[in-house]
Amino acid sequence: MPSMIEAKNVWKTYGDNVVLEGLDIKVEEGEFITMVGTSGCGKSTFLNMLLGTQQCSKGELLLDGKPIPKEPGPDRGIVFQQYSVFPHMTVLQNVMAAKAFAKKGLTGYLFGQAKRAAKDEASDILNQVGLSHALNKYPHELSGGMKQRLAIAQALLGKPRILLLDEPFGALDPGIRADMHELVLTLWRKHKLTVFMVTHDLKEGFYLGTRLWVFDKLRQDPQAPGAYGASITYDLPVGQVDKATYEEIDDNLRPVVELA
Ligand SMILES: Nc1ncnc2c1ncn2[C@@H]1O[C@H](COP(=O)(O)OP(=O)(O)OP(=O)(O)O)[C@@H](O)[C@H]1O
Repeated sequence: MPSMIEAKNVWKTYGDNVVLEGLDIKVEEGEFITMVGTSGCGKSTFLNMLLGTQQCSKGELLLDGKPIPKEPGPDRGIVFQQYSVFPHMTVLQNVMAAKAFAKKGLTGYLFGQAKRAAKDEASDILNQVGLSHALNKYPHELSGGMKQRLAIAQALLGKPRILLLDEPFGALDPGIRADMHELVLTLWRKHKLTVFMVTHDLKEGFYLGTRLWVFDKLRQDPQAPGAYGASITYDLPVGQVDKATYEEIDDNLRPVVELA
């Protein structure tokens, strides 16, 4: 049986800018991959390739042994750091609208039984993310953590097998982040998701993931910063990492100014 996700010598370039080079990886269903790396090294680009909004420039990115579809689908949900919702709609209406769009396209409306089913489904998902008390609130009435809970609810609507998280908790306070960590771990287990999560926080990466990837450039040309791309320089099963390796990764992630 093919791996759920397989990258075979994947490259991504934008014009002369080589962003990713030679990615070769296999990911099995149910893994929780956390991804760290310096700013601009292509982590979001890789997530977008999994989502289907970006394509490889060279190589193959496979889902169940077939090329990933060239557009987002219900099997892949995504949560970004900043999320946009309809400001004039309540929490419940926003989730129902996402359902209607997924079903009927941008002009879609749901009526009768379909509308009632969408409402039940939206309420259930909002309950799972801990927003059952906020169904009738408007986005401007939500805290940062509540907004991200809403974003997660939207991402889960299509019953995805794969959840893509692009620094979803980067803007949240530490206490709220801890609550969100527990939520994500609960949803990952409950829905048997395969998760790919970008984070700037190495500790978060080690806490949440079953496997941690470090994106970095193996070669650099100071005269031509875009000449070489990043690859996955560490692929670590979480829980089996010694202190020295952790500190080495941590040092590499910190900007040069901070180390000076
Ligand atoms: N649509 C695009 N067109 C051209 N260049 C792009 C595009 N998207 C990303 N890039 C470039 O690709 C490189 C990688 O960007 P990407 O956002 O994937 O990095 P990142 O590792 O996620 O960074 P950060 O941690 O800061 O979010 C950057 O040099 C960026 O300018």
